[in-house]
Amino acid sequence: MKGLHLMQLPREVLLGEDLKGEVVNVARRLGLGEKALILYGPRTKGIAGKDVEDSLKSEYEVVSLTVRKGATMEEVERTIDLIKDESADWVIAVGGGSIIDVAKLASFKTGVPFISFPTTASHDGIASANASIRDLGAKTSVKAVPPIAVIADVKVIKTAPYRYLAAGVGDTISNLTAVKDWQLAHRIRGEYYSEYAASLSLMSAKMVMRNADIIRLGNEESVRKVIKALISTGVAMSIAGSSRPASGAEHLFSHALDMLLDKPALHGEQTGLGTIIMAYLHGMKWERVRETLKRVGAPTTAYELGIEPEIIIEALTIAHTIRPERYTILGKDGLTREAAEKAAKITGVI
Ligand SMILES: NC(=O)C1=CN([C@@H]2O[C@H](COP(=O)(O)OP(=O)(O)OC[C@H]3O[C@@H](n4cnc5c(N)ncnc54)[C@H](OP(=O)(O)O)[C@@H]3O)[C@@H](O)[C@H]2O)C=CC1
Ligand SMILES: O=C(CO)COP(=O)(O)O
Ligand SMILES: [Zn+2]
Repeated sequence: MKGLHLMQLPREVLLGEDLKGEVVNVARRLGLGEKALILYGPRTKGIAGKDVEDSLKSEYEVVSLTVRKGATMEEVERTIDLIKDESADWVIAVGGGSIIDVAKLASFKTGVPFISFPTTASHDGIASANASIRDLGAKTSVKAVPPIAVIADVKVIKTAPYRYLAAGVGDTISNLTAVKDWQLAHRIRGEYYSEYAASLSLMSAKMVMRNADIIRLGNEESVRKVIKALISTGVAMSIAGSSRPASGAEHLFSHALDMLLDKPALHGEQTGLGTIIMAYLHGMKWERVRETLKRVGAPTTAYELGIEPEIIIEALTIAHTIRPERYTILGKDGLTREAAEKAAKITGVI
């Protein structure tokens, strides 16, 4: 239909403590069918997955799948096969961003609803409608569906090492440069721009900046602050119909690192550091970005990220080749080696 803009959003978002047993009630309220497929990872099984599974078994038939290979098409296909073979009515993902994305894409491809039960506050895919799956080449997100419900158990999320929470700040602060890139693409390329989605995304970034001193404490209030920002960023992406409000050149840089390295750092750590450099390129107040990341203990240098300076430079020079249709401050030609080195040195990254 001409002019139609479809925004799909979760129907329930629960944020609180001791919510592992609450899944049953959510499923009942939403009228979900009697057979559930639960996805978890080798670690998140013990962190919350098994408890959620046991609790579900009181009312539902439950099949489980341990995702071992992260956000890959192989795992998505394994999940799809199981949904079909077992005639599962719905899916629940208990884990980090990778497991949530596997469930999200499999759910989209099979048309069964899924519930997002995050165990980390390190990425804004918790409530979003797009899934980042490592397939051939770069791992950029594709359209999928949002979770029918998000159940964020603060106590579970707090079990994750503090580093994950700081990464959540990095993924949120990247909204600042992502929106700048979006505005640039709107002006230069006439790309669709949603002021509403952009404002929501910027608000989330500003909230974490304002609350950096609370977040650094790593307590339950800190988790709540970051989770709210991540969920509203996910909603901003759903409103926009793409990851535009939360993914610009700083994400291209992170995707480039993922391509270059077997063991990259956390997604949010990489995007946070990328934001410092892209903010510098945009002529924004990049020092404020660095200051916030420092304050919450997120990496702001190649050394802290555990990545060789040479790889940082290389990632900066190839970032524009990833998803070339997404116009950013890197332009069509990207950064020269000299420009990349200069930007990384001036911002203190290398
Ligand atoms: N779709 C979207 O809109 C977005 C998607 N993303 C994607 O999300 C992913 C990043 O997610 P992230 O959560 O940072 O990383 P991962 O999902 O890759 O998880 C990393 C590791 O953390 C472990 N883990 C999870 N929870 C805990 C916990 N509570 N305590 C200890 N360890 C834990 C996992 O265990 P286990 O081995 O059990 O799985 C896994 O080994 C990337 O793939 C990124 O592309 C990021 C932003 C937006
Ligand atoms: O990580 C994301 C937003 O934070 C998703 O971005 P991509 O679309 O670049 O994968
Ligand atoms: Zn991200």
